[in-house]
Amino acid sequence: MGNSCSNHLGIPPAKGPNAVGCTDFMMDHTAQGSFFRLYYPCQTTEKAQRPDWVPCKEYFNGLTDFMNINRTVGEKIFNYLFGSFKIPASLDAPFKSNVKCPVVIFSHGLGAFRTLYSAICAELASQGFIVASVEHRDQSASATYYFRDKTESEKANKKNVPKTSGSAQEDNLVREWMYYRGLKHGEREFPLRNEQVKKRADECILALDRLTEINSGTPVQNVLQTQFDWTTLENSMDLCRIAVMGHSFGGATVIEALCKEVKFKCGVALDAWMNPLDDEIFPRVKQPIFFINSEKFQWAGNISRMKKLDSAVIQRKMITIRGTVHQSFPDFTFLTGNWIGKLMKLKGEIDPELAIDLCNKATLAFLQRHLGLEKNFNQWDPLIDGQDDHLIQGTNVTLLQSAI
Ligand SMILES: CCN(CC)CCN(C[C@]12C[C@](c3ccc(C(F)(F)F)cc3)(C1)C2)C(=O)Cn1c(SCc2ccc(F)cc2)nc(=O)c2c1C=CC2
Repeated sequence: MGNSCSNHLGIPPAKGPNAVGCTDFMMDHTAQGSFFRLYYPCQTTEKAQRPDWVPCKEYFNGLTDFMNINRTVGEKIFNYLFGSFKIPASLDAPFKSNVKCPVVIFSHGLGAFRTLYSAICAELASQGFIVASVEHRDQSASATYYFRDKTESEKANKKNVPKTSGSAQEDNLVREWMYYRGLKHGEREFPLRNEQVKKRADECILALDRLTEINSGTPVQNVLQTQFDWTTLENSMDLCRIAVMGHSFGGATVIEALCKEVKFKCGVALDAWMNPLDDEIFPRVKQPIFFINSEKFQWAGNISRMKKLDSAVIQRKMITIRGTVHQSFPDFTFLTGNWIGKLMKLKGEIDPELAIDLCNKATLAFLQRHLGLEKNFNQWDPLIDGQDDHLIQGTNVTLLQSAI
């Protein structure tokens, strides 16, 4: 590698044997429907475009709201810093796998949205997984959109405009944006976050239901105008091998989703934020869980909640990646120079690509063990027990006696 300034900024390409395709899906068109970005093994095609990392400027608007910075200033900074990044995947490329693929449903963090974890999702797809990164409509995303039916007057005054290339459905539909909802002044956090984590789990389950329909060959109406042929996914998924994964608020969503849906055979929680969860669900979670934590984000109260899930009979594992911060998991960690990244807490001390590589390999080993995959991911089993110079088994956080 050259010196740091010659390092090309960008989301690192996936390392697995498969080329990665990426497309978007929404069904139905309402805020109660399922909306996710799909990453999957694809045919290698030269001509394929790379999908935009941030698909619309409204997402930057939402990010400025989330970060409490002025919209006009913030949108320009984000566009300048991040506006041109592409995802290391081929947009709408034809699906290709000669074996049924295990499935992962991914849940984003507070203030994030479906596209921000592509280094993790694309890596899993390159290793043979079909990954649906859901976009939550619980108002925890910086921004998200859905559609509503056009009113008669809207249809009327649209009549004299030549038909756009859009799909029939989208022409009678108007796009609506839903932005991040912060806590109101004096509002207690738990009731809101607990309601949101339940909706998030339901949206992960709905995404799984949509994938199940697609896998069975049921014709699905994707509201979005994409060039992807969903019939190619018929019989592509191994629906006995399904996991749920998520970052921070998405980590809490993993626990809630495991409790609600036994089709999720195991869960991987990245730097989980346990506050939204009601402890009474913990005894009801029966599946293996892998907690992969950053060194800087965790605190005694949060870790002690995770430890309440410890079990003598169900495998519950925890590792901490040395030198990582909370933002070491989303893609932002790859997209700025070192000093801006450290200043904005987007990077820790560890090289971001090494951190995500350790996270991905430990995840793959855990998924092989608990989904019963016949791959070679067991080569990374030692990482599950923190056996690496850059890993800590369990946590670096000193637990107060009272908190245990
Ligand atoms: C002041 C705002 N205040 C809101 C409650 C706290 C904001 N905050 C710390 C931040 C996110 C930060 C961030 C992002 C992105 C840039 C950018 F410049 F790169 F865009 C910079 C700086 C600002 C680091 C967090 O919320 C941390 N966090 C997150 S961050 C998930 C995320 C969000 C947006 C992204 F673009 C990427 C990733 N997900 C969670 O589920 C939870 C927490 C905390 C508890 C539960």
